[in-house]
Amino acid sequence: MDVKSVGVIGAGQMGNGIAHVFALAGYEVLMTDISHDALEAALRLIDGNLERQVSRDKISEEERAGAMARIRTTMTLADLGATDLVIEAATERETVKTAIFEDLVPHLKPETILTSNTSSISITRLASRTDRPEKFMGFHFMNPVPVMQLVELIRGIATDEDTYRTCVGVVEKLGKTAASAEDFPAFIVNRILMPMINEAVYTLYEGVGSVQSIDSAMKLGTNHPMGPLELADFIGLDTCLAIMNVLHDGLADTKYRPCPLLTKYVEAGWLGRKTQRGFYDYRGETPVPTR
Ligand SMILES: CC(=O)CC(=O)SCCNC(=O)CCNC(=O)[C@H](O)C(C)(C)COP(=O)(O)OP(=O)(O)OC[C@H]1O[C@@H](n2cnc3c(N)ncnc32)[C@H](O)[C@@H]1OP(=O)(O)O
Ligand SMILES: NC(=O)C1=CN([C@@H]2O[C@H](COP(=O)(O)OP(=O)(O)OC[C@H]3O[C@@H](n4cnc5c(N)ncnc54)[C@H](OP(=O)(O)O)[C@@H]3O)[C@@H](O)[C@H]2O)C=CC1
Repeated sequence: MDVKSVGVIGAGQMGNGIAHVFALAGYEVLMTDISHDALEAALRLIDGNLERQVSRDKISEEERAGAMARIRTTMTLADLGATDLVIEAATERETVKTAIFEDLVPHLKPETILTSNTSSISITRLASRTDRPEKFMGFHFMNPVPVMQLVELIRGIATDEDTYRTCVGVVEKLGKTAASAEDFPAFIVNRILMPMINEAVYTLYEGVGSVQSIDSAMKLGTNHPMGPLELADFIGLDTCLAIMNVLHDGLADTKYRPCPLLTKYVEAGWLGRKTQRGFYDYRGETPVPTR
């Protein structure tokens, strides 16, 4: 199938990055969210990020303007029915995602490929709630989307070869690299990354180190670009907790139990950068550790 237009559901940090890279690669993009403010904020962010790419000579001014002109927004989910490929990037909660698919499916063209950017949830189970499990895939971008090279592609039990091949072609057109993962909880990247982040929170919880010492140790000691707590704030602590719960429930192994301190931060609404407070407080000039 020749994909020309893309629907993006959810205009949060992933949705805006996904719209950005598709528009830059020449696709027509239609983005939706339940919040009008989120859509407006996403357009402003995309514009700013494209501007930054222009200022660093990564793209030309014409490419920036062309990409912005290819992004449209709508508050009506059904409008995405006419697109060739849909990427769902709403909140990491299965009930949210299945409700979206149930509302969207009656409006889709029969040939439309339906995908989810989920970080952890079973693709097979999500697909089974749609009318097209054979045309359903996991299309998992990394954050920040315009910068990170990888897209993890996950086939559900019923995904057909055509759908997979089409998605591989789309990833290539985006200038990114695909890695295929089998459909097991949290796939490859988060199966490995999230237990490390969770362990960093346990290290903090048990008083082995402070926020600063844990992050410095991992940045300077293992050359990670961000410390694990800084990265958790960057991803979103709600998303990190949701992924740990999927690993814990799906693999039924206590080694995946989420740290109670992670749960406490999420219960406080301290979700990281997106709420301006997590393991660091971002409300001032420079981030200040909260522990
Ligand atoms: C949870 C999941 O399901 C899966 C995941 O996503 S897991 C998370 C995966 N992501 C990571 O691990 C990110 C780890 N962090 C990093 O790699 C780096 O800290 C970072 C790339 C985010 C920032 O790097 P940095 O050197 O500190 O910052 P900075 O110099 O501002 O940015 C580096 C480059 O990225 C660009 N950039 C950063 N954010 C950008 C954005 N949102 N849009 C466009 N460009 C951006 C900058 O313009 C800069 O470009 P140049 O190299 O051309 O100058
Ligand atoms: N953060 C990360 O590093 C990564 C996240 N992901 C995955 O991407 C997805 C999105 O994550 P992320 O962007 O970080 O989350 P955010 O919280 O930043 O954004 C989610 C967006 O979805 C919106 N939303 C919620 N319900 C609906 C709905 N029914 N219809 C349309 N939009 C809705 C939210 O609106 P509101 O705020 O009003 O609720 C919000 O704007 C998740 O599945 C996550 O696991 C994948 C890779 C990396």
